[in-house]
Order: sequence, then structure tokens, then C-alpha cells
Amino acid sequence: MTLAFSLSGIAKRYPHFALQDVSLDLPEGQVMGLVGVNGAGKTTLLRLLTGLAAPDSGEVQVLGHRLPEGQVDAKRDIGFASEDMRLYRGQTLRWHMDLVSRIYPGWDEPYADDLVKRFELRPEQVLGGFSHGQRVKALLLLCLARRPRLLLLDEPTTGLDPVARLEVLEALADVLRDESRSVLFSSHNTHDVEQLADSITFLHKGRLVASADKHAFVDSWRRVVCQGALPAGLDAWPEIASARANGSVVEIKARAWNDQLPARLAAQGLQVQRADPMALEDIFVTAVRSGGVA
Ligand SMILES: Nc1ncnc2c1ncn2[C@@H]1O[C@H](COP(=O)(O)OP(=O)(O)OP(=O)(O)O)[C@@H](O)[C@H]1O
Repeated sequence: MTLAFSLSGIAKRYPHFALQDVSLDLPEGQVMGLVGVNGAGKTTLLRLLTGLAAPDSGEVQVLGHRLPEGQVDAKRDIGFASEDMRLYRGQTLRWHMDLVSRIYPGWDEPYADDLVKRFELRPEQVLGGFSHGQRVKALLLLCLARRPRLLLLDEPTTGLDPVARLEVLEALADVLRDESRSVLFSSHNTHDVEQLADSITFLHKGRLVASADKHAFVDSWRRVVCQGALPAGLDAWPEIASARANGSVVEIKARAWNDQLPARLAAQGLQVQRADPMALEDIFVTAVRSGGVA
């Protein structure tokens, strides 16, 4: 299996924050959603992969190149889009497109023109006059039309209105159909991740809380409604992320649902009435609150 990137035993410390013990692989052709609250360390992780930041310890490999030594080679095939990246406000979109096309031989002009139309951008307009949503789309266009092997997108849909968000998601979904391309995109929005990603990585306070195949991961969680009294120590079970009582109804969020769980709960005096699938948003909040995923 070829890896788009591999992070191994990474630590990166800032005065008030540390990314710790991060080991994470992305197989080539896969789309990974990186989910975390503000300040979880998502941008820091993406910057490590682009070589914009160096780890204090651990190893970073991108597209077969070890960073920092192989940074120049790796960067040729990485497309990084982040809101922090400044475009030239006084220059037109066409000027930016010409500039990027001269630097990157993989530039795909027909695809760039297609994205101009799809995003309803005006190539002759200077970027200083673009709205926030138009700037985000311009940045994505400049990144996507290079056809990089690895796309790193830092919150590509944040701040977009629903229509712009859908356009961006559709453009990304098109890109993702190409199986030789790999994507890591960060988001606060679990709906976007649920829609696009093959695998999900939760980051919280600089640590990986979970990283797994999306379907298997979502399928392992259940919201279990039981009748009975809440037994002590239930939330210490490794399969259980949270348990709370409301009168004689006990609600359990199980992170590792299995067929044996109802019988084990019955032995504690709890009768399982329902075990419902959970939305990714609910799983994320529960996982973060409970401090991890077994
Ligand atoms: N160059 C730096 N110097 C000092 N602290 C930094 C630096 N870069 C990031 N940090 C700190 O690291 C922490 C994680 O920041 P990061 O931007 O990686 O989080 P994030 O998950 O992307 O957050 P958000 O969703 O708000 O963008 C923050 O507390 C931030 O202040």
C-alpha cells in the first residue's frame, strides 16, 4: 500500500499548546476528514505536512519523501489551501491563474476554466473586490487546477453561505472521484466530513482521539436507551462513552456496540429498549467529552 503521508510519533510544542504523540497514515487515493474544535491543532498538523512547520520530534513522510530533506520534491505534488494564504489583492484572478500555471507543470487549463464557470468567478476582476466566499473559491481553484497528488485543505467550507458551500463540496467530490488523488481536509463541520471522507480523524487538545474508516467507525457507535436504574461505574466500561439517567430511563452512548452488550447491561438491571445509530456530530461531541475512543 502506497501512503500519501505518514506521521510517526510527532510532537510539536508551542508555549501554550502541544501536538503530542501523533501517528497517522493516509493511504494514497483516500480522503481523510480531520475534525476538531477551535485550537485542537488541525492547522498545525497540516502545516507539518507542508513543511511550513517542523516537528520537535517524530518523522514526517509525504508522497514518499521524508521532510525536511525531501520538501522541494514533495511540495511539487502538494496542493495546500488555507485561508491564511494571501492572494494579491491588486491583481486579477486571471493574473493568479497565469502565475500558478507557469510554476506548476501539472496545471490543467480546461479544468481551471471549468472551475471559473462553476464557481461563477470573474477572471478579470481584482481579488481585492472579491467577497469572502469568492476568495475561498479562487484559492481552491488555484489549488485544484494544479492537479496535485495530495490536497491539504484547511477548513475549505468555513464561512461560506449554503450555496457556495454546496458548490465547493461538489467540486471537491469531483476531484475525489479520481482515485490517484489523496485529500486531507480539516473541518469543524461533521456534515461535510460525513459527506466526503473515507476516513475520519478526531483531534482534541493536540492528541488523536480517534482515526478510523468512516463507515466502520460510525457503525460502532450506538445511542442505547434502557429502562432501569443507573448502575455505578457504567461509564468506566471501555465500550461506554457516557451514561446518564433521566428518571427510570438510562441513556448510554456506546463507542463499541456489540451483541453481548444487552446481556451484560441486563445483568446490571438495565433492559435495553433501543439501540439507535448516531450522527457523526453526536459521536464527535461524545468522544471529545469522554476524552477518547477505545
Ligand atoms: N506559531 C505558533 N506560535 C505559538 N502558538 C501557536 C502557533 N501556531 C499555533 N499555535 C497554537 O497552537 C494551538 C493550535 O492551533 P491550530 O491553529 O493548529 O488549531 P486549529 O485546530 O486549526 O484551530 P481552528 O479551528 O481555530 O483554526 C492554538 O492554541 C494556537 O494558539
